[in-house]
Amino acid sequence: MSVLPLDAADEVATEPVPPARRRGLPAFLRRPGGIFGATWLTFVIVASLTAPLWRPYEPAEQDTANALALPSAEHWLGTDPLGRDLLSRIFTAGSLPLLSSALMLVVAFGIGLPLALIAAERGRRVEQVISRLTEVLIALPATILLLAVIGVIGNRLYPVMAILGVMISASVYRVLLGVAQSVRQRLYIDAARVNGLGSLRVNLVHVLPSMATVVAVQAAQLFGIGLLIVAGLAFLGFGPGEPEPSWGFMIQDASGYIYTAPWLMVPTGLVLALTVVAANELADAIAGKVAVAGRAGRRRRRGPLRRAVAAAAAGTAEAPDPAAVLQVRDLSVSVDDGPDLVTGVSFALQPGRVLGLVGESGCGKTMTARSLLGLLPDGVSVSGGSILWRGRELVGLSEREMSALRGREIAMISQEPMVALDPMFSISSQLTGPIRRFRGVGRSEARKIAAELLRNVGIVDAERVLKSHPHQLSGGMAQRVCIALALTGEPDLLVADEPTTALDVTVQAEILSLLRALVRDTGLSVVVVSHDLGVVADICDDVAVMYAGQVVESGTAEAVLDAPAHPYTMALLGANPHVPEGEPVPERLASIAGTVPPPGSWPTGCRFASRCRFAQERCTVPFPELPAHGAGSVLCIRVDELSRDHAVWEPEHAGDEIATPLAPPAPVAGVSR
Ligand SMILES: Nc1ncnc2c1ncn2[C@@H]1O[C@H](COP(=O)(O)OP(=O)(O)OP(=O)(O)O)[C@@H](O)[C@H]1O
Repeated sequence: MSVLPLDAADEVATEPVPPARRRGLPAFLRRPGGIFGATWLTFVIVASLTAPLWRPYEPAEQDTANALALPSAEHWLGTDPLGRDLLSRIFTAGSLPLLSSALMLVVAFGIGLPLALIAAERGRRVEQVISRLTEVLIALPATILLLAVIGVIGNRLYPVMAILGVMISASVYRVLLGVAQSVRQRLYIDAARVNGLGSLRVNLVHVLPSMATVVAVQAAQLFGIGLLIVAGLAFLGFGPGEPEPSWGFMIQDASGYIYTAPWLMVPTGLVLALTVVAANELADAIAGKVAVAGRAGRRRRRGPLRRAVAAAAAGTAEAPDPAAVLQVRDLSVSVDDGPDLVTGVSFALQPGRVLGLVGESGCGKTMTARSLLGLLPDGVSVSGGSILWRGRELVGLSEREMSALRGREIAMISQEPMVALDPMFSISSQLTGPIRRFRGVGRSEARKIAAELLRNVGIVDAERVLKSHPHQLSGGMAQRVCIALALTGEPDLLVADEPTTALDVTVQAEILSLLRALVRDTGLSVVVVSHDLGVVADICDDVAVMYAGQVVESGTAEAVLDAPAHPYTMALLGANPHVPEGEPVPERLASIAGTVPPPGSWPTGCRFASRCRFAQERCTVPFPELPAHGAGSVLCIRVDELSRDHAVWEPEHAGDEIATPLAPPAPVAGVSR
């Protein structure tokens, strides 16, 4: 396998390590609110739980001669109407609200978090059932229910707070469901599934850590609310009975002396207020950390840069072939209970060849590619047709059977390498995990293989990269790591979804050469999704051009790009701003008026007719299956005429309607868009 040198643009990024990754204190503990929140909460928790060990007086010990005293050396925070020491009573009372609020959190997250993970993973139907159940909980009047529970079980705050936890779990579920769903859409979750991780481990290793911050923010806020509820209940008389101290009762007691001994309200009120504020400050500091990390992430992302080379390479026929390693026949992908996203897609891939799926955005390339891996989004599924992988039908396989294939036989690289790698883990751990799983080797052997794989994808300082985290890599380097990751299971088919779109132009060329070298040296077969004809011309042997969920033209890259037969392919090539080296630069580029019709509003007949300069009335009615055109297939009823007349999709001229070698097209009637 060849080793490609690194370009300067592809070095390990030298940008400063984001605060979240610096060694030492977590980022939220470097914010004033975070420092205050964490310090006060730690103090009040430790002081309350250890109060029996250090309190100067017993909480019930009375000194009536010293009632309602102000702070003094004897009683640091003063005394209550019975001369009891406020300091001892406040911190003795602290353990009940703190522990019962903690219990409420454990119950709320113990129920809400697993439910959110299950709903996010299992798809729409399960999610709808769970969501409806939680809506019932949310609809219950919590205060009335709590008072009813107290009426039944008495002033037992721990069970009462546990029941409150059950009710709050519904709100916890709703917040965490959104987070879990968005985390599950990240590419590194797909990558983990492709790398053979089971559902539990995907959740534990990748989804949960990514939700940790939101969980922490929510927990800190709910903790403050829990404290207020416990204090409120005690204020109303639903707390521990006298002489046991409680914050709520002490505040209620103090309110009777607000004019005669106002100080009595201050210590308890202040401790309660500071504890609630501290919990909220801590939540804000953690949330602030998330916002900063999000902004940093957006800054690091690179905008898509286009590059085009020109046509063409040698190739073979695309038509279904028993020798094909992958045969897709009449594939349809649909939204469950909704429109088709892809219909009647057929193509074949020979071993050791590269097939490009090309077309404008929204044509169904990604849905087609993802169906090869069984990685369609929730609510979208294969609704018809066949995907034969080495003679084995993939359509209809269970998730378990597909996950046994993913990574080992079919792997994937995606367009956003930075998003495809889990930011929480080093490159070493992201590579050695799948290597150990796929190849059954030990830790040190896996590390050697990981370094070897990195070298194979052109990374010369493999040891340094292994120790890095994703944010320390440049885009090109991250994409090389993703390719190495895809190779951990020694797959035979690589599905590459826009592998160079997020990279800058020099790095795009390097990644394309790397893919070409891998195909040449390993015999890997590749399906590349791209809207960039340059990429397709650069590395593909075969091409399938997609429009509005269909393959409109397929064949060898040479045939399709050099002599396009479908008007849409002609238009794509005419609109391509790049010309092959040595060829004249056109004065004007062609354009394609309008946009791709969305799924659900595809016209009858030819789906491209409403945008096609060559469309006629007969293009807008359903037409029979078309015979093969040359070595490939072309979904155009006029293909023979256009080919005979050497039709070209030419640039418009100012003032002209449309310049074509054919007569102006007949009006396209009845085409709904
Ligand atoms: N989860 C989804 N639910 C419903 N429709 C979807 C979903 N994902 C994609 N689609 C729709 O399916 C169609 C095909 O999408 P797809 O992503 O395959 O297009 P594409 O050709 O790969 O475009 P792009 O290059 O922008 O990714 C689009 O109209 C898109 O809006």
